[in-house]
Amino acid sequence: MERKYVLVINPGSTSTKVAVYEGYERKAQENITHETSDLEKYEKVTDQYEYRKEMIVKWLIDKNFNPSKLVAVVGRGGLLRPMPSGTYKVSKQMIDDLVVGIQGEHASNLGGMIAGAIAESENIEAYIVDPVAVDEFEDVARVSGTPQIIRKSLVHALNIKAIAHRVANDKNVKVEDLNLVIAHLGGGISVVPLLKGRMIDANNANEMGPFSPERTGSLPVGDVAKICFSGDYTFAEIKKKLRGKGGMTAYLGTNDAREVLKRIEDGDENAKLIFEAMGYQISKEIGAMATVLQGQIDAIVLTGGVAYSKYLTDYIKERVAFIAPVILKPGEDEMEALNEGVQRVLSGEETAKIYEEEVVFND
Ligand SMILES: Nc1ncnc2c1ncn2[C@@H]1O[C@H](COP(=O)(O)OP(=O)(O)O)[C@@H](O)[C@H]1O
Ligand SMILES: CCCC(=O)OP(=O)(O)O
Repeated sequence: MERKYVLVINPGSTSTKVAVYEGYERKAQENITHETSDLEKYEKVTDQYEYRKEMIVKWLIDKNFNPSKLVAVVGRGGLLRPMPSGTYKVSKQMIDDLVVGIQGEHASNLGGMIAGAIAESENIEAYIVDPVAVDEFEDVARVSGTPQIIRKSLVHALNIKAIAHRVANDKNVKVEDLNLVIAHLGGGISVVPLLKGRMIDANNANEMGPFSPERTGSLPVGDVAKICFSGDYTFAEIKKKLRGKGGMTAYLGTNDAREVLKRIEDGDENAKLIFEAMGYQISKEIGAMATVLQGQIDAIVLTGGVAYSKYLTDYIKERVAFIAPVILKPGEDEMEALNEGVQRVLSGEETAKIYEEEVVFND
């Protein structure tokens, strides 16, 4: 039987996106949503491994894709050790690091784990592409302000790199010919200066930068310390306040920007204030990242689900258009980007990287 399909797996905090590609053509895609009550049963994100894997295999069979026709499986890679960009073979060491969450817990850690398991049962290769842990920081960006804390490159690398390539293609140049500031505006927000294609800084969507639909971003540190020591919250509760229940969700009770836009249309002044405050903070972060590129910027690019909102993109444009032209690339191209990374390897255009050869082990 001819092996021709690539299975693409992208686990998010509330859903798992799956797709099957034949070459560059998408044959099927689904966003399998998970009930909060189902996910809450698991203490750690990686404990959801069997549950999500079974749903993916069932989806594949329901869609009449025989797993024996798969040529490769690719998953969104997670918080691995700091690593160069590229397509990587899933390896034992990589899986060990994903299971322990070497740089933290995140749904994308499940991507490599599940891809590895499905590929192993079919005796084919599994890959990850441009994981969250891609690190192209310049050293100056790592300094936080206290020696105990190092600023980390944890970023929406997959979509940001893919969007940079799309912008370069549109302009008929290579990414290496461009300096861009790209803002990924999703459930979490990454604002990234790309110097000739390299992501030399980033806010870390889980901990710093603008608040987002469900995360607080940067907060006044003194007040955070007081809340932490108030005795009112456990560590787990504080983490939830910062990520998941923070940002727009904390103020308005929803992480759905469309719902907030509807409320604004209906005259809700508080919804307007909070949504505009998010735009205000995004604009400020873009301004900060513009200084990283010393003002030499070909374009500012707004991408991610919230970039569908003209209300928000107009608000941001008014504040940052003096820096460089603003390009809109709403939505995200992660499934496409994962498949493209694997196709480049399958066609021999690129060689898959080996995790153990690219990362530093100091433990
Ligand atoms: N057409 C739209 N207009 C405004 N906001 C949108 C639109 N479509 C999606 N969104 C918002 O985008 C956010 C999710 O972005 P997305 O990039 O899909 O998220 P994630 O980073 O979690 O994958 C949600 O707040 C959602 O309400
Ligand atoms: C830290 C960047 C990666 C990230 O936050 O991804 P999601 O928004 O998909 O959770």
